This record gives sequence, C-alpha cells and structure tokens, in this order.
Amino acid sequence: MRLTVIGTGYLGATHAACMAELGHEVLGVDVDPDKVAALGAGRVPFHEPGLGELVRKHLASGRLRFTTSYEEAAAFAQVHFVCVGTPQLKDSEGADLTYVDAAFAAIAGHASAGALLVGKSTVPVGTARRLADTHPVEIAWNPEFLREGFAVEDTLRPDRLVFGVESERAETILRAVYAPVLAAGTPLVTADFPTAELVKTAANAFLATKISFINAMAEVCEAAGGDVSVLAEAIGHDERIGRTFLRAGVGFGGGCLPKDIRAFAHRADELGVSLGFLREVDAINMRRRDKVVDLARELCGGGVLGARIAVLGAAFKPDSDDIRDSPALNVAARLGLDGADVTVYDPEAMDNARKAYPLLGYAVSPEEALRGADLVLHLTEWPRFRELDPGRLVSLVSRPRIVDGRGVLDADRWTAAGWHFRALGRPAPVGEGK
Ligand SMILES: NC(=O)c1ccc[n+]([C@@H]2O[C@H](COP(=O)([O-])OP(=O)(O)OC[C@H]3O[C@@H](n4cnc5c(N)ncnc54)[C@H](O)[C@@H]3O)[C@@H](O)[C@H]2O)c1
Ligand SMILES: O=c1ccn([C@@H]2O[C@H](COP(=O)(O)OP(=O)(O)O[C@H]3O[C@H](CO)[C@@H](O)[C@H](O)[C@H]3O)[C@@H](O)[C@H]2O)c(=O)[nH]1
Repeated sequence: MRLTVIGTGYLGATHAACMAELGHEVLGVDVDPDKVAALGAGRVPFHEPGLGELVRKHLASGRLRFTTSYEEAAAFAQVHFVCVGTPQLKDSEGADLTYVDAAFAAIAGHASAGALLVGKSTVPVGTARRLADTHPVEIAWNPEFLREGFAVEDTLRPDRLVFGVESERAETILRAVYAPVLAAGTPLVTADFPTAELVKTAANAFLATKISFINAMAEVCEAAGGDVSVLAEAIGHDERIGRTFLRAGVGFGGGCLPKDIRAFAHRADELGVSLGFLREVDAINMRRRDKVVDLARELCGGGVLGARIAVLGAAFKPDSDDIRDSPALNVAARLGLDGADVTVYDPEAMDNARKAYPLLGYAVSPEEALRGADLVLHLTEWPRFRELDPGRLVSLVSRPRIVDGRGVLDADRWTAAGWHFRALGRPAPVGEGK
C-alpha cells in the first residue's frame, strides 16, 4: 500500500520506517525542512536504536521518501497517518492541539475523495469526533504505545493494536496496513473514537501511577527506615501487582507521561469528572526531584554553593537522547542555580542538553565529569553507568559521595570501594549519619 506519515519526529520517523519494513511505500511529511533533509539523507536527527539502519535500508529499497509538500502527500496516497506533537500548553495543563489541527486541515484540504486520515498523536478524548465533524474526509484513531529506546521493536511487534473506527471500510484499510503484524497474532481491539483515545491516556496514566506509587512508598521508607527496593521486589512477586514499572528513583520524565497525565486530568475536569489522583501522581513525581536536590545540599554540608557536582545522565531515560522534562537535567539545573559547579555526562544526550542548558558544564566521559567532584549524582540509568568501577573512580573525586537516583547501582560494591553511598527510599549506611 501507499501511505504517508505526517510529522516525522520520534513517533512519525519510526512509524514511517517501520511501515516501509512491513512492505508499504511510505512518504514522510514534515514542516521542518532540516528534518526532512536529514531523514532523506539517511540521518535520523535523534538517538533511537536500530532506526537509522531501517531508514537507510528503505531509502535504498525505494520504499521510503520524505517531503515538506502536502500537495505531494495527498497525490501520493489515500491513507495518511498523523503523528505530530501534542505538547503541554504554556499556560495550562491541557494539550496544545495546534499542530494536530494544522496537520489535519492541511492534508484534508488536499486529500482526494476516499482518503482515510488516521490520527496517531496522543490527544484529549473528543478530538477525533471534532476533527471528523470539521473535515469532509473519513477519520480513524490508532493510538501508539511505543517506548523510546525500543521504538522499532515496539512498532514491528506491538503488544496490541487499537483501531478507533466508525466504518467497516476504515477497519478494513487499517487491517490491510497492519496485515503482517496481525498475522503474527498481535491482539487487535477495535473501538469507537472516545474509547480509542482514552485507551492511550489511560495506559499512560496507569504507568505513571505505578511509578508514583512506588515513589510514595520510597518516601515512607525514608521516613520509617525501610528499603523500597526490597519492598518493590516483594510486592512484585504477586502477579496481580507485577514487577515492572516499580523502580523507585528520581521519577518519570520525557515527552509523554508528564504531559499526558496533566492533559488527561485537565480534559476530565472539562467533562465534569475529577481525576484529582493524577495531580497527586504528578506531585509525588516532582517531589522526588526535590528530594535529590535536598540530599545534595545535605551531603554538601547544608548548601551546594561552590560544590563540584558530577551528574551522570541527561536523557529522561537510557537508550534515548530525549531530554524533554528530564529529571536529571531538572535537578542539575536547580543545583546550578543554587551556585553548584555542575558537570554533566550522558552517552547520547550531550548535544541536546548543551543547547537547552548552556550554563551547565559538560564532560566527554564519566571520568572527566567525576574529576575533583564533591558529590556524584546518578540520575539516568544507562547500563554503562552500572559497569563503572567504583574502586578506580574513588581516586578521581575530591570526596567519594554518590547518590543513586535510579536505584540500580550495587550499593555493597560502591561502599566496599570507600564511597558514601545513598539511594532514594533506602536507609543511609550504618554509622555514616542521615
Ligand atoms: N515519542 C514517543 O515515544 C511517543 C509514543 C507514543 C505516542 N506519542 C505521541 O505522538 C505525538 C508525537 O510525539 P513525538 O515525540 O514524535 O513528537 P516530536 O516533537 O518528536 O515530533 C513531532 C513532529 O511533527 C512535526 N510537525 C509539527 N507540525 C506539523 C505539521 N503541521 N505538519 C507536518 N509536521 C508537523 C514537527 O516538525 C516534528 O518533527 C505526540 O502526540 C506524542 O504524545 C509519542
Ligand atoms: O519503574 C520505572 C519505569 C520507568 N521510570 C521512568 O519513567 C519514564 C518513562 O519511561 P518509559 O515509559 O519507559 O518511556 P517512554 O518512552 O516515555 O514511554 C511511555 O510513553 C510513551 C508515549 O506516550 C508510550 O507510548 C509508552 O507506552 C510509555 O511507556 C522514564 O523517565 C523512566 O526513567 C521510572 O522511574 N521507574
């Protein structure tokens, strides 16, 4: 089939390349000419494992191209996936639908009769209905659940597909688009528009709630002298609870969970339903960042003015260079404003971090970041940070003190190498003060 993918950011570039991998002819459309030029030359302008290879494979196979022209897009295909951004509004918790509205208007304005416009962006419930009532073309909603860092795998082998459709024809077209995925046994849920939109926001709300639940338990553990990592393991053995998304630490960030739970609570208010608990989920999450800042102050003797602080991690999660609402950079920037001399190292997110936070210091390696440090903060759980040798690093720093903000470093190993080791939700080592 011939498809277009409108908006070629994290979601759209992945969707476009994966649709080509499924055998379709795909035209990616974006308003950003630099992004279109980069993708057209086989350069993915962000870090996503396996995506560069897939884009280059299908540029070469001739099944993937990129353009800025809506005229070309409308002439090329009858099925158009809309993957543009839905960030948080500047002055409210709600979602900014400017880009979605502009993309639907642009493609609907050029599309031929019989075209199907398929929304993939995460939107407040009611958006698909409003767009369907506005434009004289058929609309469907097909929310996306991919995780950054696993985007290609999640798109080619998703755990489910959701089609929000209002006609058999729309369902038939989407079944044809995803034929190889369905043939592999992937469960399909077909739904009306509001349910399809809500599935997405409900899924992210549940994931965020799970993380904030364990982080609230971390707060109780800190007050009561318990250990949240042991607690998470123990409750996770109950398969009704499960072990995943129970990693306590500095909390969730990124371009999805924070803004999606806010937009969901905001939209629910408009509908006269209170999702106040999501505001508490958000508040718990933000308090974890405060906790790391407080711990840094405490470990630096009451204030960080003039302290050399090394921050390991800038991306909001490992295997990504995405720094949108990154807890690591949020903490680093706050310590910088408090007068600390902060040096950040991240394996992939340095360029993005430098652009967004030009006043922080940046190092080319973990070792360089740690040299002369009074305190080390581990804030993004890149596997390579787990492999660092605490025995070798201890001689680099000025004071061997580390806060594990992700609860994954081996406390015994760091302590045995002479480090004062602290982790969120876990007791301070005996004899080393609070
Ligand atoms: N990033 C993810 O992991 C992920 C996963 C599932 C769902 N989502 C949802 O997908 C949507 C996109 O997220 P993203 O992370 O890819 O955002 P992004 O900012 O990386 O990409 C959005 C792209 O849309 C382009 N764009 C803006 N207006 C346009 C227009 N009128 N026409 C064509 N292109 C336009 C931008 O230039 C940009 O390249 C959001 O609703 C997000 O919540 C994202
Ligand atoms: O136990 C955990 C698990 C995750 N996180 C943090 O939570 C954030 C989000 O992680 P993750 O959900 O893996 O990343 P995203 O790529 O943002 O993916 C989420 O957001 C996407 C966009 O909506 C959805 O498609 C995905 O299904 C959903 O998992 C990151 O900062 C993680 O460090 C924790 O703190 N503890």
